[in-house]
Amino acid sequence: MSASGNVLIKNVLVYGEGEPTDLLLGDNQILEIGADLTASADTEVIDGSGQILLPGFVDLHTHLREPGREDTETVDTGSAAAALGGYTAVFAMANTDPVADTAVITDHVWRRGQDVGLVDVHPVGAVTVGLEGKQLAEMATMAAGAGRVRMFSDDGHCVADPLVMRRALEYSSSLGVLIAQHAEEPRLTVGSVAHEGPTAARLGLTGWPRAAEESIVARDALLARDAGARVHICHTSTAGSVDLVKWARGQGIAITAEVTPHHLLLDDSRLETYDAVNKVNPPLREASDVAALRTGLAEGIIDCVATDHAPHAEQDKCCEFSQARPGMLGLETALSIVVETMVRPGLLDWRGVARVMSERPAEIVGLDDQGRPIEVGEAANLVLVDPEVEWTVHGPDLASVADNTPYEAMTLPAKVTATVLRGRITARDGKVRPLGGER
Ligand SMILES: NC(=O)N[C@@H](CC(=O)O)C(=O)O
Ligand SMILES: [Zn+2]
Ligand SMILES: [Zn+2]
Repeated sequence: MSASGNVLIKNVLVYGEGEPTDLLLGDNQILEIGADLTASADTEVIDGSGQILLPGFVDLHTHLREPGREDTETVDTGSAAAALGGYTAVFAMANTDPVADTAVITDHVWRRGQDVGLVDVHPVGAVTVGLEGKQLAEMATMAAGAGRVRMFSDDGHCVADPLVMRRALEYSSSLGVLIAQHAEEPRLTVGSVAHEGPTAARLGLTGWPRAAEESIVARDALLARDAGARVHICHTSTAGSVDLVKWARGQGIAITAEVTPHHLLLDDSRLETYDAVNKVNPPLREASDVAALRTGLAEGIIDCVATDHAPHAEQDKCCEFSQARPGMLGLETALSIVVETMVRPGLLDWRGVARVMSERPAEIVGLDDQGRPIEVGEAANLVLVDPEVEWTVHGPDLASVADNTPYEAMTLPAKVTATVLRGRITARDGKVRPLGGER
């Protein structure tokens, strides 16, 4: 059989299952799936032998730093990192400068993403004006704008005042949008820089107790219950939070949760060197938390993986631990960390990777063309993965402006070899193809 299409992927294992097959992709859609498909002259052919095809990844938690800190990341460079990491949609957090608390900013971020054309950059709107936790932002105008904001978060800050959070949940539920909470009771983390436990005590670092996260997870579950609203927990980091999410779901509360790749791999033993590349919010916890997060993700208690990709300038990282900014890069390494922590130990198969990195996040925010089954007629948002290749991380080689990867010099499994957004190749063999031409 032959038909004209833009891209033909040959001999690929769809979801890593069954027999290798071919896929022909047209503008937007998957046109054909079957054996021995042939291409017309202008079709780009990708040899998918030994590779796995998954729906394009969706990141509910990215910091792109535009506007305001373009010295660390821009929509341009962050989109490149996303495409190279296998993402076809990312949600850019609102803690920019100025804060994304009006439609002027959220629409701008959306349009910038579309102009670059590497990944759909969905703006996250702030819950409160200036992320100050006092006055609700105009969520309705942001939701109605070109950026069609569907997720709101004060991430970087907790919506700590319970009355403000209650009103935000009520408002969000009437608008049909999602509130994502950075769960950190600020009164319990004054001056905190590291997980409260034996390591921080020995190193003389001020502790960030698990209860600061867990008390907000429990509180917000109850507030969501009473408001009849949905609530999403950002960067879940403790075993206790996993238990609380499980409990709340059992009560019929509409709560969802994400975990970051770094909380699936790293623990606070990394802090021994006082290298602030390991400083992140919430902090790296203990090995027992890491184990509980992995099990929680495998069992579906934690819905998805979100990167919390947080670029920072060298001067904000290469300084005294207590002074350094929290956060780490994550977009280009996420798949490899998920393979290392979940696939290799047998906790997830490739179907499971599709679920936690694409299908569930798309469902949580209600994207109807992402995280879809790989079938004829569906949007061609896809990622091709080589599961056998290993690669060594080197910060300056990553597409981000900033270099703050905690995985420097680590050799990791699996690599994205191609990413396809609506039938167009956005990344292939480590190079991106933005709309304005290759750079
Ligand atoms: N995760 C972090 O440590 N930092 C994030 C903010 C956040 O996600 O809370 C940042 O914006 O740098
Ligand atoms: Zn946060
Ligand atoms: Zn964040």
